[in-house]
Amino acid sequence: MDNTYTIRNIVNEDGSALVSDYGAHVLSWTPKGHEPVVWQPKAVYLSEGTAIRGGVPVIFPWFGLGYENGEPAGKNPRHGFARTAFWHVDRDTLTDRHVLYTLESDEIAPELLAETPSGPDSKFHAEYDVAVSDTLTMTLTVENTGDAPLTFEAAMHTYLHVGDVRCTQISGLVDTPYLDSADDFAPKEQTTSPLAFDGTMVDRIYQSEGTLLVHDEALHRTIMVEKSGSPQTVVWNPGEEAGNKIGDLMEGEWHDFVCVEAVVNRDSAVTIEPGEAYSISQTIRVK
Ligand SMILES: O=P(O)(O)OC[C@H]1O[C@@H](O)[C@H](O)[C@@H](O)[C@@H]1O
Repeated sequence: MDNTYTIRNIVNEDGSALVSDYGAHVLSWTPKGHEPVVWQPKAVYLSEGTAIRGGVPVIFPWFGLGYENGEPAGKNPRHGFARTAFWHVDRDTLTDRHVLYTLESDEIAPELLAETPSGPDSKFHAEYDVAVSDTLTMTLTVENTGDAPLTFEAAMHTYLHVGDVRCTQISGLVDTPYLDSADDFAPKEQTTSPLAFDGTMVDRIYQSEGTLLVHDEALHRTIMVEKSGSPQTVVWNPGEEAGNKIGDLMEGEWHDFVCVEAVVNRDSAVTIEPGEAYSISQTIRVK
């Protein structure tokens, strides 16, 4: 394992991004002529074994604490090992618009690999493709390189920059069922109103494959979030009380972002047969 922290600066006439090889983590993305859209905190801490805050953490092969027998499984590290792994860059793909990362199961410590939902013999080849222009497209593809079925959860845990989350609304979720992670995963349904934020925690797993619009009154813009291969969308903002306790955020930074995450988790975890591959993709743009 290479423990050098390389940050790649991808810049072209349509936009720019910073991407970290540690975690294959998009740290920020700014389409030309706009404020940053993928949010970066005031301080970014790089430390082996610790997930980077902000940007787009890659969640794989389990989400949160994992999920087994109908309940959270207490796995560690939270959100899987991909975001604390050193990914490899395919140098042939590295341009001013694009980078492709790879990660193999045989690079993962056995005790971590053993926590994969399909168990210690899980084998995979993962690719993470990041395309930067006036849109940002991120695609995670996982291939089963073993000889037994591979089961995993995954997400692109995208932190979107907003002027103030309390003046932000998300549309595209009307009548959508969700699990309220902030209320012991109670099943609920979105009303006819757009989702709004009042400074208390919002942490929901929506059963939603659709395109969402994030209306940001403070920055006078709308961010469109499209995706494929993901039957669920997590929306998360920690709110004031929990947000101000997050050690790698400054006081008040909780209201500068909202996470809109393309997810496969819990009962929608993916199972692929030997030789098969599965892709999840998310595209972001300013409308
Ligand atoms: O602090 P972490 O591990 O990056 O997780 C942040 C949040 O990530 C979200 O995806 C989860 O739904 C939340 O429950 C969690 O708090």
